[in-house]
Amino acid sequence: MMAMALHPDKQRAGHEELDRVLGRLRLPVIADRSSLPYVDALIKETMRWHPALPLGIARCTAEDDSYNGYFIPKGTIVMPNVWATAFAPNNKYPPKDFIPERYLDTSCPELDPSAWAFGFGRRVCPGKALGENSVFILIASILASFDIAVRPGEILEPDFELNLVSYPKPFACNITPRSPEHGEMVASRASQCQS
Ligand code: HEM
Repeated sequence: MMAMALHPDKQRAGHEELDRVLGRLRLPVIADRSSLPYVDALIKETMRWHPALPLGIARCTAEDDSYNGYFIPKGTIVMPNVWATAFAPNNKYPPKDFIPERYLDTSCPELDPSAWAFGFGRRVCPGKALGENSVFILIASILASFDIAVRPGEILEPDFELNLVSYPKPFACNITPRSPEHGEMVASRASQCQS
């Protein structure tokens, strides 16, 4: 929501792709994901631009180990620096900027956040597939149905909680159906969920 309010041009590109692929009045399903490369890039960029778990989950080595020439004794607390991975220097696309196009540019390959946003090794998130599909359906459905905008006359400054899990502090924005028909589509889907 925050990224879309701050970047109306990226939101517009997402709207255009959704309208072209789905038609103007259909909500997306999981199977649409491979036909929506720009929306997919938007989701990846959202995960990269502000990682939800910037220092992953701390783990402790069960045995002595070594990595890249470093000795790591048994009992060492290891914290994956996900933030540093997300903000790795990039000559073409500044890491701090919200630029979904970085994931569509084959001349400058960017690591897919699904390689690092869900943890690592044997304790990698077991809900990864469910999480990715849920995030896709949520973001694509909201984007297909609504315009998200900074309130007129206001300035939206991104501000995040910085705990184990990092997420935006409460902020105001306008969320309006893209047309009366889009509003009816959402209301109709909501009534199906209640029955
Ligand atoms: C976008 C959504 C999600 C993200 C970004 C995410 C991220 C993570 C991360 C970073 C870890 C730590 C892995 C490690 O220590 O290396 C983790 C662990 C875990 N996640 Fe998720 N997760 C998501 C969704 C889910 C869902 C939907 C479920 C369950 C249905 C789930 C269940 C778990 C469990 C049980 C663990 C602990 C695994 C263990 O310690 O062995 N997660 N997740």
